[in-house]
Amino acid sequence: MSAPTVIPVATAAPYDVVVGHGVLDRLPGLLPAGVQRVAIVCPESLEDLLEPLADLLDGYEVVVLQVPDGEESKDWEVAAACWEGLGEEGFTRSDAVVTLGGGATTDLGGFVAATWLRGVAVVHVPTTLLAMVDAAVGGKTGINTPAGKNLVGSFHEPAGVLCDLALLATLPREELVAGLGEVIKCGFIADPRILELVEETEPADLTADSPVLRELVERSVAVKAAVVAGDLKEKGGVDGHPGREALNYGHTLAHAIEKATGYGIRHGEAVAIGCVYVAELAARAGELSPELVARHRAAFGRVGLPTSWSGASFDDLLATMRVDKKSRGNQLRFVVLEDLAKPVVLAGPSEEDLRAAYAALAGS
Ligand SMILES: NC(=O)c1ccc[n+]([C@@H]2O[C@H](COP(=O)([O-])OP(=O)(O)OC[C@H]3O[C@@H](n4cnc5c(N)ncnc54)[C@H](O)[C@@H]3O)[C@@H](O)[C@H]2O)c1
Ligand SMILES: O=C(O)C(=O)C[C@@H](O)[C@H](O)[C@H](O)COP(=O)(O)O
Ligand SMILES: [Zn+2]
Repeated sequence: MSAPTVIPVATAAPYDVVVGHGVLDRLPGLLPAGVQRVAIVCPESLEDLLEPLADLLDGYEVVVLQVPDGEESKDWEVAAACWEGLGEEGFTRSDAVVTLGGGATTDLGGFVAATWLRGVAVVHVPTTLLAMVDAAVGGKTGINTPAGKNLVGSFHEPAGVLCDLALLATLPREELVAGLGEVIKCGFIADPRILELVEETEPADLTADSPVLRELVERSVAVKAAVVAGDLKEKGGVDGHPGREALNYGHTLAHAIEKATGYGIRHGEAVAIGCVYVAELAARAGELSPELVARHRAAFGRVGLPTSWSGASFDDLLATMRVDKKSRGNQLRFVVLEDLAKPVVLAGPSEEDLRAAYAALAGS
């Protein structure tokens, strides 16, 4: 296997994202100097991955904080149970959290690390494609509330991220496909080569050991690293670029769909639907060409992601979208494309355009 790729994230507190096969033994090297105790946040369902990881932490006192699987873990009561566990172990500021799991686990574990003692170090070991290319990188952490997705959280950057592609060997196909939703999103907002790779490759060939999958991971992480290095806290970009909000492409509707379904849809699937929706919106409220709208449907559809949806009333979805973090007062704001890899913010689109785009989404 080839050597690991190291992608630096050049924020004020820089760190590395290490991508490769069989790279788990790099974990101790990513922990800050002086750490004595490590709390591994991990769902019970990934127990088989836990033992080999804990074995690598010889010389540290290791505590395991077991959490529920998936979205169920992004809950304040689960965070409170983790705080309780850290308290019982007397965790100090020289100790660290390691997350082992998908994006739900890195979001929750990152939030626990961000809030315990107002912030202790965290290293993410993502085990899904989605978490490798997106959730583990960039420092957004959070939990859900009854009002919606990720409404409580903070920016807390990791000390390092370890993407061992070998871990994807056990990932169910639907989960890998869901991760491709965020990969393809990166293609549309910033790196069209990603789209070409997806369009050129037989989807079934995108497996854990595929060199193309590795290139897709590296390119997506590079997109995210560049965006967050320029605008970590989503204050806005320069020259009309939305800054970090660009990474939220497709997410305004996606999060509303997730809430409407009681999180019965995978995040990456909802993102695919949300991206088709904003493409339809940009075709009406902006100038996105019909060809680019069609390319959205083709790219997401090619890998098996949904490109149409009509599972809730638009009024319900609209109410949820109003509390999206990009909203300002009563004004909804969406990230749309004015062209390939040219994201812009569309502020206050008309309700007529919003509804027409939803009708187009249902009809496709
Ligand atoms: N913070 C961010 O910037 C950011 C970015 C994107 C997504 N997210 C969040 O990430 C979450 C989605 O992450 P996800 O798609 O990884 O879902 P997930 O964490 O729910 O994991 C999906 C499923 O895969 C299983 N799984 C994980 N790794 C496995 C492995 N190696 N083998 C077998 N099964 C495995 C899990 O147990 C789970 O059942 C959402 O909550 C989303 O909001 C956050
Ligand atoms: O990192 C970001 O910024 C993103 O928007 C990446 C998204 O893929 C991710 O789902 C994120 O959690 C959404 O953030 P939110 O601020 O809308 O909760
Ligand atoms: Zn996302």
